Amino acid sequence: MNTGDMFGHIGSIVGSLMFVWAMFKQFFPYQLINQIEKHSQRLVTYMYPYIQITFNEFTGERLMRSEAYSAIENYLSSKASTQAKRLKADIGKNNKSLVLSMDDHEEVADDFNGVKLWWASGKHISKPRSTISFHHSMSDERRYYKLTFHKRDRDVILGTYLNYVMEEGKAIRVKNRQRKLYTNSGAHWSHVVFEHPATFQTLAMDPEEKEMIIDDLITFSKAGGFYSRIGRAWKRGYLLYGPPGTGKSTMIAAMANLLGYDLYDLELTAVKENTELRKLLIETSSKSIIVIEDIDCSLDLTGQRRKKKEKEEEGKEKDPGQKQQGMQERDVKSSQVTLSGLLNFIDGLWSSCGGERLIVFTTNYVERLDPALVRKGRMDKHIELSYCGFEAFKLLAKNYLNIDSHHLFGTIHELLKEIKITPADVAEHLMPKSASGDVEIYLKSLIQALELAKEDARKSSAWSSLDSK
Ligand SMILES: Nc1ncnc2c1ncn2[C@@H]1O[C@H](COP(=O)(O)OP(=O)(O)OP(=O)(O)O)[C@@H](O)[C@H]1O
Ligand SMILES: [Mg+2]
Repeated sequence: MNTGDMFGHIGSIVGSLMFVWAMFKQFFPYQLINQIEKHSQRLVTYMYPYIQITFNEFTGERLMRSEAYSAIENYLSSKASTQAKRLKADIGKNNKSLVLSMDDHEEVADDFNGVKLWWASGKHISKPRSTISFHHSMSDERRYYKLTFHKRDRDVILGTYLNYVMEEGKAIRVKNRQRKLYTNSGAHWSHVVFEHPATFQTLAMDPEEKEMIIDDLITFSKAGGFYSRIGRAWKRGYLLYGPPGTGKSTMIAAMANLLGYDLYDLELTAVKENTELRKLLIETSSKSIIVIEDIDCSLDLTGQRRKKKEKEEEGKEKDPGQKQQGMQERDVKSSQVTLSGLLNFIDGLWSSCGGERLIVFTTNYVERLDPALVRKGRMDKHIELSYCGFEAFKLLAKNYLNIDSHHLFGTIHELLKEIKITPADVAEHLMPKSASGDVEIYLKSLIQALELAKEDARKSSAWSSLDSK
């Protein structure tokens, strides 16, 4: 038997003894248990070459569930499901899958770069502090995980292993958690469960650019160490611009799904002043995307919010976009958020609390934005979402009709070179309209729409050349 095995056996025997003790101790008075545990602990420490670390479920006055405990619970869930004999099962926070964890007084072994160690779960039952209610006395159980390893491995365990467990555990929690979509009314966030199905796989755009964006996002999400080393807040700004219906909002949902982040949809026009904006920001959590849609409509881009009167006097010069006009009228009534307030929000002192946050602006009119707002360092990446090209069409056809090719694809390819149509419009034509829908009917309806648009374009250019004569 090698030394590792021998230590392993000692560990298992001690683990089993601890288990038996844990089973029996509930039959003894708790004062006696405390005395026995105190003395046996001294004896074990003297004879036993192992180190033990206990991670309690609650820290402080039982107010806070320990983050370390939850991370370990997540980390151990996969090991527990293969090793432990008694498991606890619960519905995960995403409400979809079962999450397994080891039951009380179970033990699982782990191996880290050849170092063997053991995790045991247990609970202390202390005398109820109050006899007011049955419920209260039930809640006086204190669960913990105990990690046991040989003292020669102390450096590895304390130096690397525990960090690794924390990171892995947190990553599993992010993957399993139920994500939220927050919206603000005034200075308060309220949320619903975020369940948008969009993914980058279903987003129709240039494949190379898509890959670049995915890479950028994943690199960002893993770059916490880098950002702290170079002394920058762990945040990144994206500006998504392009005509309506080209997939800006869809891309934001896909980003949240890719990274497992929460979404904060910030309605800037509902925020009265800069202090409210700061308050909202402080309340956002890390691993989140803060979104301001139609940023050009939310803020006066000269940097000074125009007073209602001035605007009325400015007169009759109407904005081309209805969205723009409606929003401006609304925001002038209620909001005094300034451009500098927003800039502060993005990269001022406040934006460094929390970390790991993306800030995304969308606009239909990129040229209207103040350069200060979108300069690199604030909006690090500018992404144009544009009209539907042939590659994007092929992806939509695959998603909506489940086809990779068709004899009508050639005609569509040619038409898409000349006609600007948004992915949203293409998608509308490909949407199934009956259970037995024929693919050809949908493609023909798209071709018809494209030809109509071509005809319109031809007529209007003929008119404009007549006008100029
Ligand atoms: N690139 C795309 N890939 C897949 N579907 C798309 C794409 N663009 C648009 N769509 C479809 O069209 C609908 C509208 O798209 P979306 O809301 O993302 O557009 P938008 O660019 O945010 O428009 P707006 O500027 O008006 O906010 C979506 O529900 C989606 O199904
Ligand atoms: Mg949108």
